[in-house]
Amino acid sequence: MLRVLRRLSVNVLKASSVCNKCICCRWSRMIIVKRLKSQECHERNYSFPPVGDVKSLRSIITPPISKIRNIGIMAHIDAGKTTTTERMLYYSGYTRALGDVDDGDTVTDFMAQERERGITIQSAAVTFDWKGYRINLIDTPGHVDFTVEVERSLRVLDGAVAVFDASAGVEAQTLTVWRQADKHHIPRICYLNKMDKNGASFTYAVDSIKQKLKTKPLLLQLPIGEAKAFKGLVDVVTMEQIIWHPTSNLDDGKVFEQKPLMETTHPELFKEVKDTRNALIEQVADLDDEFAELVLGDFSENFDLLPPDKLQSAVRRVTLAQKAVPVFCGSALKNKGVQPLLDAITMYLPAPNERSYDFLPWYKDDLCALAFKVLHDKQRGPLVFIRIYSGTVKPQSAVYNINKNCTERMSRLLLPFADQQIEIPSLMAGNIALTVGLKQSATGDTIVSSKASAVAAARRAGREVGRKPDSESEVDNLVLAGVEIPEPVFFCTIEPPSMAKQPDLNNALNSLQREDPSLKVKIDPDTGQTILCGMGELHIEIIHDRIKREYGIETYLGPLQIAYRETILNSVQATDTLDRTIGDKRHMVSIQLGVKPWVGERSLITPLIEYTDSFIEPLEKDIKEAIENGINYSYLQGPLLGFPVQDVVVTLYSMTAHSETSLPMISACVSRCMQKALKKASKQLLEPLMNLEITVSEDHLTAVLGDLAQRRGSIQEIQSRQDNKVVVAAVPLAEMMGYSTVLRSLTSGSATFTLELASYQAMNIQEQNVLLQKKSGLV
Ligand SMILES: Nc1nc2c(ncn2[C@@H]2O[C@H](COP(=O)(O)OP(=O)(O)OP(=O)(O)O)[C@@H](O)[C@H]2O)c(=O)[nH]1
Repeated sequence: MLRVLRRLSVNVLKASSVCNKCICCRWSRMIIVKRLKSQECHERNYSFPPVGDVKSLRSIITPPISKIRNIGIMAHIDAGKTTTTERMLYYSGYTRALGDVDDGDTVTDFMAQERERGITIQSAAVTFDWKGYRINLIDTPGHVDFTVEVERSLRVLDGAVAVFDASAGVEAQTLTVWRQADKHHIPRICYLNKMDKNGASFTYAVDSIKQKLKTKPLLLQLPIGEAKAFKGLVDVVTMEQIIWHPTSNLDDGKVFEQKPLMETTHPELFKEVKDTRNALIEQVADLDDEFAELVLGDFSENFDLLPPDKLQSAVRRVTLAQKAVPVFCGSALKNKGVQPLLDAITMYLPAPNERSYDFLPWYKDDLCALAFKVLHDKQRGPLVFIRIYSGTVKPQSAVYNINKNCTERMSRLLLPFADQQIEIPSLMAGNIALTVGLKQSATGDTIVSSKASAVAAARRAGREVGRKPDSESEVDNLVLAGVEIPEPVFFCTIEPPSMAKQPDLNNALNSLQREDPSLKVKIDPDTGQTILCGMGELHIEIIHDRIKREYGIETYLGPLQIAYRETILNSVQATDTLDRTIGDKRHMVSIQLGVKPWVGERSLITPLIEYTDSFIEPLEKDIKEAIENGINYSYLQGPLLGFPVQDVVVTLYSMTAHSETSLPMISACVSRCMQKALKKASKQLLEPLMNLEITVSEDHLTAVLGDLAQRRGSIQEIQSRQDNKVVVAAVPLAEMMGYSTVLRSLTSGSATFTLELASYQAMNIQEQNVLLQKKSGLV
């Protein structure tokens, strides 16, 4: 019973975050407390130090670069990423027992909140070996509030396994992570998990991959049975069947039977596999000329004679070229299909040296690495994860951070195994490492061996594009593309229990912000209160919880509020003059500028700044910077409610300044003039519009649709997914506060939903007025 309740509480929490007040959520919390107690006895089971027949982390092999795989596991929430990772560690010999998400004892979900809630919150890196290959794997979260974790992992990975719930196919967040992988040009393979689940359908899942992800699935396996009847799979390339027989009480899936599929014993399955193989060969031949030539030349009469390794090599080429994605299946929970998936990772996903990076030749064999994640360790200070692209990293060495323009000392070098690490003497290109001692480096920073090596690389880069080999300023061009951080949509005030605790809270928030770039902290200029800005209700709740557990500070959160934006609807001009004498210096500056709405497809988060022809002489760099700082500063706080401004073009008509005027005075005058112009214009509030996807049974559909209509929701599509309906809608975020509770009561807890920012849309005038009055305390 407790197990059922536990699972229920996990599902409730996974659907979205939980409000502070309602009874249902308090009920969930009570269950969690029980659950925590029951977990106190749980031991970590990752092998450190070695126990019995379990491999030691120190025995990790160091193969040549061609046998390294840096991969990520990505999917919609709950598809089974952590369970699959857990099985991989077990089968590769690094854990003694199979961890279970529902029991809160998996290796990669090691944070207390992850274990309690049964969800992944932060990406975790583990390294293990499989048949002579070293696999550096990152398990990423599926919840949309932690999407930046996926983004920064994908930035440094060479390949990815997309995991699907075979009964649900492509779900909302799968689309998001798929697009992220597209952006980073990551070759991937698909794993249809949960083949044992009621409603699991291989054909349905493959169709949804084809239709929703607009990609070409290559069927390299077929399941033997589905749902309760699922017992194994057939390798379409080799025509072998792989069956997991329940062998002992353990039934851990380590032992399986692999033998050729015989037409005599399985005539129907044999025919289906043969047809699938023939279709696969044709499909791959269409995508790969070398393979087409081979097939047409030697095997056109009989595809059966085509050697499996030739087909595998061709599949590998089309996967690396991202022309198609191989599809595999299994059930991680029921211990079926994970070993063939590991084989597929080594066989079809690229080695680091098979990815092309245009910056690599600039460094020759010098160090070039990207910092992609920071963890704060109370004893050791910041731990910085780096991906090494070229050269070798050694502890006790100085490195140069190009973004921060500083040299830092790396005291120790570690290999990450979820929350454990082992010290290593060096690590070469193509790997992922954890460093101790880098105090300035943050997510997205480029790390090289020295300033001199950065200058040398800049010269090589300059020569390549025909620029004159130049000075150190060229070094800026070497900064690797960082990690895109989405803008937060929620915010709330946070207060310490007493003023004396404010410095501790500030320190905690500084450390948390270094770890999590999607968390923004600012000070309200009017009230002086600290404001937390996050990606969603769950994100803010987790941060609140971490401050308490990890830093021992009990804080109070104000009500959650929506992060609106502001824009203007017409063009206006403004002038301003600042004339001040400070000491014996006269600071005098006059500005004339105009603002107008931006009309373009993509939103302008930063202002587009234009200079008219009156600026005949190019402005000095520092004066230009001072002007732009002033404009950017006023862009942060709009004239209506102080929310950031977007979609505005700024035109500078003139600027005159006394020779003694300081740069901050120029910025201050520009900023004041901008504020005047924005105030003068007709103003518009923009609100976050969310993509909402609800999976609900037919019985509860009407109730859910009726409720959505009252939330200003517009239904875009109602799809059928096995026995359920999937409602796709767009709804203003303001209408979605506490939605998990409402949906739970409408559907007796049977529906789930995901919410993701779509865009900012203009509020209609009545709603804008109501909001303005509410904020000014008039209603
Ligand atoms: N029936 C079935 N359930 C599975 C399977 N794999 C995982 N599950 C269950 O699905 C739930 C989610 O599993 P996780 O491994 O946490 O999924 P996840 O994708 O890592 O979840 P997030 O990281 O929180 O997005 C758990 O209850 C698992 O026990 C499977 O193969 N079959």
